[in-house]
Amino acid sequence: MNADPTVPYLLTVQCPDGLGVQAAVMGFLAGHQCFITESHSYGDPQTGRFFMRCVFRAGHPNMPDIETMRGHFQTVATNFGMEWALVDASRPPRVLIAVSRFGHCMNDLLNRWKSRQLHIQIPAVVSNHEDLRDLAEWHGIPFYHLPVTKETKADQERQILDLIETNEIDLVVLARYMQVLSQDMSAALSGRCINIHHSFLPSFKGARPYQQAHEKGVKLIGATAHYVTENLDEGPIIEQEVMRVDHTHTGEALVRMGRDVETVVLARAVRWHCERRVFMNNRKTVVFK
Ligand SMILES: Nc1nc2c(c(=O)[nH]1)N[C@@H](CN(C=O)c1ccc(C(=O)N[C@@H](CCC(=O)O)C(=O)O)cc1)CN2
Repeated sequence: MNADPTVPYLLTVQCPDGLGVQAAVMGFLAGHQCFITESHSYGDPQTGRFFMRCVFRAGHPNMPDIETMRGHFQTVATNFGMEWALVDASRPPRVLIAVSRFGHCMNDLLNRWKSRQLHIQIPAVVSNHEDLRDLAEWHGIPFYHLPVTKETKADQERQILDLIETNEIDLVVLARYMQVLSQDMSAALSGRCINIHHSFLPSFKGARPYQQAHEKGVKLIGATAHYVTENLDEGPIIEQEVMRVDHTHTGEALVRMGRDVETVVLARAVRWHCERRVFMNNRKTVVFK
């Protein structure tokens, strides 16, 4: 065998916490000639769940290929009731971006992808408006205009799901996509759909958080990236950031200032998800930064 030592692999595990889990994983990797370059683990005393992420490469030319490793690890996984994944980390995850009229978050993701700051592929952009076609096509990304009304929502969501399947999408990013996904759509995308909400959740849910914030007279505004669930703005939070504001700032100023926070928060959440650093832990997340 001639394993390539430059290829990074990722093993992620979650399971009921208990004695010997970490040793079993580390023992497996050592026993298969894996050279660990990064490792994080956490046991949540509240949920009783254990989470682990290991980055490794071939520590010897005889390290088995990934399919063989997966076959062998299944035994360990079964013993501990693990949910797990063992992947070639050099393969860029395939991301579909959904957007409505505001392009700042999409523009930032496209720029980071184009300048190789984000190790992803973007096979498609979908939108319920035409406004951002030029921006997507300027980056060479296919743009799908899928308008939607209450009456056509089921058909439109079917079209989006067909695009996800056809393009073998790993992650859907709602980059200011201003339509509430149905229960069925949210369920179909569970754990693989990230939304950027333009407030510091749980404050100011809904479509107009900046107006709510201005009316309240807050001194901090923020943004929240979270996994999408059927319950609007309630999904497990991945990342948040805040910015100081004061009485001199108009509602329009909050919208303008908030854009910078939204772009940074969403980019971090997409990077961490695509690097398999984020684990769902009931209604919360564990993030190994
Ligand atoms: N199932 C979910 N779908 C979506 C979520 C979510 O958390 N769960 N987040 C939204 C994004 N969002 C806030 O971050 C948001 C978007 C839209 C609305 C809303 O009330 N939309 C109106 C239509 C508004 C319009 O056409 O401009 C509606 O859908 O009736 C609230 C919050 C994305 N989807």
